[in-house]
Amino acid sequence: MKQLCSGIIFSIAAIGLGMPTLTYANQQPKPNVTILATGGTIAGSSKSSTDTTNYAAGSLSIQTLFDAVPNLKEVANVTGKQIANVDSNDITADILLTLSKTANTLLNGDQQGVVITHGTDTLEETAFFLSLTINNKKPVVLVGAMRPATAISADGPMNLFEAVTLAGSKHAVDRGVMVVLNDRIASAYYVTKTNAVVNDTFKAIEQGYLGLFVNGQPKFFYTPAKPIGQVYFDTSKLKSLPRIDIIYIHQDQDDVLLQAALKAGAKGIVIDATGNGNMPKPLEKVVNELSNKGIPVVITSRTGSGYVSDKSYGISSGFLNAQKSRILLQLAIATGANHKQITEYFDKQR
Ligand SMILES: NC(=O)C[C@H](N)C(=O)O
Repeated sequence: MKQLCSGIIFSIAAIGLGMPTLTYANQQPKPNVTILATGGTIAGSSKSSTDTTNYAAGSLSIQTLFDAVPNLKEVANVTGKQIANVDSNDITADILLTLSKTANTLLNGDQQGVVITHGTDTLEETAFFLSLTINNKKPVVLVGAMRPATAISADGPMNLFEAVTLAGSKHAVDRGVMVVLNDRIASAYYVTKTNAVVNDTFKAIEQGYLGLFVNGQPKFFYTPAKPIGQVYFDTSKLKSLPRIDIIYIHQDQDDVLLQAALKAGAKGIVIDATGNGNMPKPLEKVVNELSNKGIPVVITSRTGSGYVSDKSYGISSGFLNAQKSRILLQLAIATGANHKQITEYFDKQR
């Protein structure tokens, strides 16, 4: 279908998951950028323009996001694909695999960059997953918003404009998968959501930002540098990801939840431990028993930052938090790694 809208020509066609594709045709030589839309608050709407917590995430279409930012056509030839339209808490392994495969195909073709619109709650998990599964120097940029599109001073339109600009920028090449929110450019590998409500929520406390936006232009602080321990997994033949559960440690804890997770089919466990990877003594013993049976148990820190060093139990995660360790463990198991190889993947993070 072709139609005219605000002087821009676009077409709508069906794609993979039965969602629409939309293309803004443009006369001038501009970078080709595809936006893969998945929902989130950036596509959220509320009855009240001041309500920033009680709203429906993933309720506006990619078309509505485009219409809110007519300037997009000035910086790129933008194509949009609606991959999903959900709150990011409902992002599934299927959606992750679809995003990875679609982005790889687009970047191996004529697209200079890919933008993924996403809810912020689990954005870092998708961003980390893509940073482990896209082996291409072209930019991949994840973007979201903290205020729904219907709010006064919604942050989504500017965030989207900056994400598309970044994905089409030659300065963004070979910087890994990136996250853009609130004018800041962060590495997907390190960044995490640190605040439940404010706009300035994505931070990498130790590693810092890669750069920021000034007057719509990306300014980078560093020449491209690879994260330590960067590994790649080929998702092209993957159809599913194994169940991995995260267990949160507290005082006086036994192994009931851990055993329940295994009974439910978990192929590995992430233990979000205290301090730099500590837990009650009886649990240490259980972790060692599981390791002897070949079940990987990765130890992270519930403090939210810092480092988990070598322990006499489990596999230490180094700098990776629990949710990112879960993704790495899923990919390692899905691609057939044994206990020794899994340990090596995590050793590389340290
Ligand atoms: N700011 C947001 O996008 C939060 C929303 N619950 C989501 O992750 O989809």
